[in-house]
Amino acid sequence: MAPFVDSGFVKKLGIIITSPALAREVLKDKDTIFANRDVPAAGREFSYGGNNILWTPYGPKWRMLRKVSAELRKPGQGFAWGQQWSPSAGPAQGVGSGRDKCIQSNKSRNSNKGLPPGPKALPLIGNLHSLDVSSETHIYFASLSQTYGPICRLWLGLKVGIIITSSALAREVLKDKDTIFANRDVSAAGREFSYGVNDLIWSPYGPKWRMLRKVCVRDMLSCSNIDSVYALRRRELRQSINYLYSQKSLPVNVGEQMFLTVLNVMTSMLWGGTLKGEERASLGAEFRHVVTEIAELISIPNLSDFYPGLAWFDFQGVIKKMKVLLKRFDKIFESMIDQRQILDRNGVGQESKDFLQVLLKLKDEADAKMPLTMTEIKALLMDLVVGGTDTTSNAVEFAMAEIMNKSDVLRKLQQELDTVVGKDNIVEESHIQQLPYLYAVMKEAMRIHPALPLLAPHCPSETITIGGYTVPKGSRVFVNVWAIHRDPSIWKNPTEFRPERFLDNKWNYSGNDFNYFPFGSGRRMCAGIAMAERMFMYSLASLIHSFDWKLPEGETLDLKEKFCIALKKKIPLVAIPTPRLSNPTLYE
Ligand code: HEM
Repeated sequence: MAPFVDSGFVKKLGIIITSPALAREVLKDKDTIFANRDVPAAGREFSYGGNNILWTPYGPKWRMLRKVSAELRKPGQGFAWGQQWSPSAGPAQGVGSGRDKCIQSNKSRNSNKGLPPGPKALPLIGNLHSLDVSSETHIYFASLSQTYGPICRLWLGLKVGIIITSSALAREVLKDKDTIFANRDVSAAGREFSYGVNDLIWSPYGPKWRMLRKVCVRDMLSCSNIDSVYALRRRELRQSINYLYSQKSLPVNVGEQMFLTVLNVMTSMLWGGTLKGEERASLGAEFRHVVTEIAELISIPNLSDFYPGLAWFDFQGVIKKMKVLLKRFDKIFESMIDQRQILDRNGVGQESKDFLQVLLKLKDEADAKMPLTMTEIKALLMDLVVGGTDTTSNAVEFAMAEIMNKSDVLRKLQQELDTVVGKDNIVEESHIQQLPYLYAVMKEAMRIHPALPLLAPHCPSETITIGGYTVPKGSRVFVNVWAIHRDPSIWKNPTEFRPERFLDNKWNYSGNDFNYFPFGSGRRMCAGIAMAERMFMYSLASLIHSFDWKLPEGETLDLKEKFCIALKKKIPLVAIPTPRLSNPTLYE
């Protein structure tokens, strides 16, 4: 047979190679030219439109997919094809040459042995395809637990994801085996956010985390420190009430206003800075936008996290976008630190300490074994400004929406406030202790809409058994507190907003009760609880006491949630405030 045959198709030229010399020319010498596929219609269909390795044209996407496959073949990666996919369904071993050499699979390595049950995993991507960004992850995870039980697994590319959805197993993870699970699975976005894992939220459990936690909880956010800056909270909240009064009878974005208030409180506590007037509206809105984008980048499934060998490529551009956003904050932090250092050098502002001053002092005094560095100070500022604002303001927005949806709850709250505070007075933080119904409303709002529905991702430092199943070292553990808070075996009418269920003080969020733990539990529990509850109660009390609230004409209330690391309202709450106090001076 002639080595080179033109098969003479009418529309497409077919070339058949039948000699070792020409095979070498095609597959080696001119490999880059011949590394494309002629994709048949069936192949296009088979490959979800040319999206698998076999049919993707030679180029960046193919290179990415190829790298993914190479990762899968690394010893110890243990990707579970599971029962759903047998190695024999893939290309035959050892066949082929050049760039499209066959991918080997190893049955013994690729097994689900001992892992919790979970849905079908596809080759290469595992279950990543099911994390559809259009569905809400916490709700999807809850539906998985109904099929597979209180502990189930997902394959996130090469990473095992473990979902915990019962209070008994949450206790096992967050209490009984807390030291093992007190680590974080640090995402690429989290690494960027935390100045290279130099903050509190993302630091692994160990001496540095302990030092940062102490600085945060004891030196900055202790009850006495927070009480000592009440005047700042009051000033900012009164400014917000005054602004809402100026908008009376006009629709206002409640979440945005709460965000501005919490941001101002936080920044004035941190470095005395506060936004005013036009700057308050424009810069505040921009800040909210930046914080929201950062939270979204941390929340989206990122290929770099699930195929570590690919992290460098940053295919989704998460790190690139994150860098741009973080630069904005970094500039502010640097400028605040510079200004504070100049003031300190000149001996100005010694009498009223802000938290930045506390941090800089700690840095100067820190013991040599575990010094507090400037990078760690900036990373802590990032935790507080970004982590503390969105969570608190979203929580208040949800509470407002639920209250507006239940006129009897609004009425009872206003009655309580009118009795304790009076209509000729303004709410002070000291009133909060005497408002049990308000306290119940806050708890119920955080039950139905916990700010971090899956907590922050935990990660075991060693392979361990939970609920009779293997949880491998390094897996990403999601504790679905949202689903536990709606478990009908624990809560009567779980989807109903009914603050009365909290009136007998049966439930608290100290982290000891695994039926109700909106702030988490154990070592990695929220570091800002004291601050969060004061801000939440004080803001909500002031909003409800100062105004009646109604929706703009023709609008209906929507309580749907949008998944993000901090849960938010899918549709922002826009409502009209009508002043209800006796005297306009009470709004100054
Ligand atoms: C309604 C408001 C808030 C809620 C519901 C909330 C809830 C949580 C939750 C569930 C966690 C993760 C626990 C875990 O992974 O097991 C967390 C962590 C954290 N929170 Fe909050 N939080 C709120 C407000 C705040 C505020 C105002 C601050 C600071 C001023 C703050 C600072 C932190 C920090 C630093 C961590 C990380 C702690 C660590 O990893 O050691 N939070 N929070």
